[in-house]
Amino acid sequence: MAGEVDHFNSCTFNRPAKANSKANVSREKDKHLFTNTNDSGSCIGSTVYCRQVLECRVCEDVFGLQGDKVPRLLYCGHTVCHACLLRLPLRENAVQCPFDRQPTPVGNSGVWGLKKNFALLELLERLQYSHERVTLFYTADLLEKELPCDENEQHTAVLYCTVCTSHLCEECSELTHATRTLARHRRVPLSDKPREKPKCPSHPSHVAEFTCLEDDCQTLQSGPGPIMCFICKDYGRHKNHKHALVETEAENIRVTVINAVQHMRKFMEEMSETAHKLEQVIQRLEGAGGEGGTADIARALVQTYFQQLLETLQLQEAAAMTAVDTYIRERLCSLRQLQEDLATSLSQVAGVCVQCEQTIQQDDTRVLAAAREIKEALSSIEKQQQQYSELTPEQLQPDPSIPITFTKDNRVHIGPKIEMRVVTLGLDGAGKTSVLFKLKQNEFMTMLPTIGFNVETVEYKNLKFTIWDVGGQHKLRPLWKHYYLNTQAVVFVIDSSNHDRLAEAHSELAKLMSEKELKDASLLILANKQDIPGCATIEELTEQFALYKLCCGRSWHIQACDAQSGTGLHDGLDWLSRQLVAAGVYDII
Ligand SMILES: Nc1nc2c(ncn2[C@@H]2O[C@H](COP(=O)(O)OP(=O)(O)OP(=O)(O)O)[C@@H](O)[C@H]2O)c(=O)[nH]1
Ligand SMILES: [Mg+2]
Repeated sequence: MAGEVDHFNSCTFNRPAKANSKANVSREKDKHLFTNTNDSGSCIGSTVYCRQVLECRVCEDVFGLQGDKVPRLLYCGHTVCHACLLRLPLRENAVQCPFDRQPTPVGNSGVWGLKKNFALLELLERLQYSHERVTLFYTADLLEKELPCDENEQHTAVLYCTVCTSHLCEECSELTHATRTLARHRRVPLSDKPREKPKCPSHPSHVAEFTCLEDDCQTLQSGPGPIMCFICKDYGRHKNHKHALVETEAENIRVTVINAVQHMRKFMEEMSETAHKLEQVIQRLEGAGGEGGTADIARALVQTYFQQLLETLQLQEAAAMTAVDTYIRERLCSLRQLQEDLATSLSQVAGVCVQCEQTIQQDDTRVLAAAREIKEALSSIEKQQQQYSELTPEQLQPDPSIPITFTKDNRVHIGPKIEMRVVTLGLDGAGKTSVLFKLKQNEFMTMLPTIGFNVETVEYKNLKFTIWDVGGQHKLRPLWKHYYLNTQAVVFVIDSSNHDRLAEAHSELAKLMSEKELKDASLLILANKQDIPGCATIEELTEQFALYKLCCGRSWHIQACDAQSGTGLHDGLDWLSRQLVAAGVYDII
């Protein structure tokens, strides 16, 4: 222990004094050689900075915790840095102390084998640790506000001396580093001040060089946390844990954060741009500077549309009312006529009855004389009876109800049967005529190709279809357009079994869809000949004909059918009737 005390006494402490006196001391000496006094506490407590350094007395360089400047102990008790020991000449396998020439034997490993001065190393570590705590305090403070110069509190620090670890203004920096040795000190702008290395929470005298990558240690909220020194890493609580260098890990996080910030900036720009656009759109919607916005335009459009709709509806209402009035007038007229006829007949028959009864009361001569007259009267009654028997059931038992149906185009239909004009089109041989005759007569016959057209009325439920069946041969197709006028529905027949001609059928249907006269007509596609094996299904036809696209905006339906058995044909007519009659107005019986 005596040796250690000697050793301490033999060492010099390079320690700047309090800030206010530091400049003076610096000016007096190149090196501040003090014995270790007990004023280090006051250095920490005040804003004055106190750096204590232990130096090798041979080279006057500060001892280091490792490497060339590590302090090594000689047998005589003196301490010399590793680098200086290497320069000492070896005599009989021993080095001589540069201070008292006492020999210290070295083994095969040379000066590397000499013991380090651990007491000195520990002291060095403690001093550094306490200094770093002060520096950290300043660093945190620095972020918040301007830092005063360590030499003169009235000045603002702008530089940092990496050797003295002091904060200085330009003026004090020059003054305190005026000598040749001090002038070599590296001074950097405060913003470039090196970052402090964190200390190990378990071994505060060691730098926490590593961080633990184990999940359990990473998420640890309390306790020492994931950072550690080499002791924790190799022997302590993080032994065998995955780890990384704190510096590298922190740099990675910095890069991630920088990227995130850049990303956020871009995101903010995008959001601001969108917000700006929103503002512009709002202005255009609401209108600005006396000009109406799109909202007003939309309102005006709605108003105009419904105005026109109302006018159209009024016209349609008037037309429907005229149709009803005409029907009622004609009905009343015919009922009254019938009423009159009946009254006339009734009075005639009554007159003849009276005449007959009177005649049979008279004597024989008068009866014989009236016979001819009576015969004529009876024959006229017979004629009237004949006419009466010819009256229809509706005339004999008239129904006061007026059956009204509204079509989807707001026309009124009065009477038990609704009429619909339909045209069937499609390629030659598709089965149009076969479909028509199956519907009309429930017969399937081998048909000749249609040259020109067939027209038939088909009654189904309360509907009366007038069906125009037009020849589908190529040369006849230009004539189709003559059948479009007033057509309420197009029935397009496809031979589903003839795959080779589906493309041709598609092309003809596409042409029909572009016809202006058919734009309001409903479209029923009959996928005919479904009885033939291998025929295309309605799903395949829907896809191949791209029907959703082709028939967009109109009422259309594809129905699988075969004219031979009639399957699917009535389903098609049901769909057609639903297209004609306004929903919910009249139930189809
Ligand atoms: N197996 C089968 N054959 C059918 C079917 N429908 C029609 N055919 C037959 O297909 C052929 C052509 O039928 P049509 O009714 O004349 O064809 P179309 O469309 O009127 O032909 P064009 O008058 O030339 O335009 C006839 O031999 C029919 O018997 C069906 O559903 N199944
Ligand atoms: Mg035909």
